[in-house]
Amino acid sequence: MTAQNTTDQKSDNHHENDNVLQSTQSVIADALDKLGYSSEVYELLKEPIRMLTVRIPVKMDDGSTKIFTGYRAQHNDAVGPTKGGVRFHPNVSETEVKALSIWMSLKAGIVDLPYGGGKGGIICDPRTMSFRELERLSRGYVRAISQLVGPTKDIPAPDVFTNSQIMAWMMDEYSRIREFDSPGFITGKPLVLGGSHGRETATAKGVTICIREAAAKKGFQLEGARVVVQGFGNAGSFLAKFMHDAGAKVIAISDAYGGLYDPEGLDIDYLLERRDSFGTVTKLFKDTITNQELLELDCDILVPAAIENQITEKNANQIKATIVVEAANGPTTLEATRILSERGILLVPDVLASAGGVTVSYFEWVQNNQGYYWTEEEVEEKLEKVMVKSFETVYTTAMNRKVNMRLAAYMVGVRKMAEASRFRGWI
Ligand SMILES: NC(=O)C1=CN([C@@H]2O[C@H](COP(=O)(O)OP(=O)(O)OC[C@H]3O[C@@H](n4cnc5c(N)ncnc54)[C@H](O)[C@@H]3O)[C@@H](O)[C@H]2O)C=CC1
Ligand SMILES: O=C(O)CCC(=O)C(=O)O
Repeated sequence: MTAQNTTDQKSDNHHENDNVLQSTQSVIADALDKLGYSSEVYELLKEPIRMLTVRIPVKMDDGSTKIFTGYRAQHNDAVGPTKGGVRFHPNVSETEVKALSIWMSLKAGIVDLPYGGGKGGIICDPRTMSFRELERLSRGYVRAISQLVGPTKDIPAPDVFTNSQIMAWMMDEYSRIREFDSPGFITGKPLVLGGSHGRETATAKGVTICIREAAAKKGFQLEGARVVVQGFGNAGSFLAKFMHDAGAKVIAISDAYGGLYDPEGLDIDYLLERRDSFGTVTKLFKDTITNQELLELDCDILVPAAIENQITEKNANQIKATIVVEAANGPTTLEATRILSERGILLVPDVLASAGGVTVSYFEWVQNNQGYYWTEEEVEEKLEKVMVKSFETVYTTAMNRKVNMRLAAYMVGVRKMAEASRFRGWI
């Protein structure tokens, strides 16, 4: 890639990331306004209260040293410690991490967890790094942020291109620094290190429950419904599997390299078996479609489960789904949200639909703190209750206040941190 191309791509990414932060801020302003809060509350909540940028030197396998840039944002800790994943991706930026931390606060408010929102990220492409380089990067990140995080301060978790192995290295590094075993420092760990049953599939389970509830509101069954899923990683691949198991027909899936489409339904079990740890599977096939073509396919349920800014004003009029359920964070721009709403498409927003992950992360942290572990059935039963109740609260708010589901979810999500900040005397 030429220097000019790199610069163009970076400025495009920055532009889009600026958009996600500004859009989030504008919906927060609307939500606070609808709830009757003053502009001081908006001033407090529009940005994270803490933002750390770190430079992480990593010895590469060829003997060279590479310096990576990482971030950790803590949005608001009035309710409790901050919580949220860590993303390893070439497009990570400060503004993206800020927006992601705000979304985590909203999720915690919607599913009523005793947390505020946090988020982290490192600018890197783990798909091009070796196992040991990734270990050194993960440990270096924890050393760099260790003063700011901890089981009662800020609890990381997995996100795009991070997984339970990376959580295990991070937990081990933190435990070494503190000189005692600290499983409650991070969630999404392997089961043998204090991970929770059901965390790996939690995000997809939560999305599945939202799809089921949204389909019921729209008056159709999952059985036989045509589903399109963008992204085949942790969120997208398990979601495809759960949809398939519920009798729906998953007609298309995709990853960063393209999509697979079969109007008769894809063999999801086969694709799950063949995907790699970064959610890549389409490279094994010749006959692929683009991600843009995939989003515009004729279907009943569309689930963006990859990255931000996928449904925009450019393609929102071409979306054919009856319901769009956001497993990814920030896949739909504000303008596209407005277009989909006007077209009568029911959009279940990210801060509600993808909150199953942080819910089971909370269960994991509770189990770590009490040293007593639950069965998979117990976790699933608790998650089901939380997601059904949260969906109903947001849906009812949307109906009663005559607003779309995104604004309704922000109204539900922002209230707890605004109230906690007020009781603490911050505003
Ligand atoms: N893992 C979790 O527990 C949670 C994840 N999320 C969100 O879900 C989304 C996916 O996360 P995970 O499944 O965990 O990540 P992952 O790393 O397991 O999978 C990411 C998937 O997205 C694809 N992808 C990456 N860049 C793409 C692009 N430019 N176009 C199309 N596809 C692309 C990858 O190929 C892969 O299939 C993210 O927005 C994440 O923030 C939300 C809540 C919880
Ligand atoms: O499991 C967690 O704590 C956070 C998950 C996350 O990063 C997200 O919901 O975007």
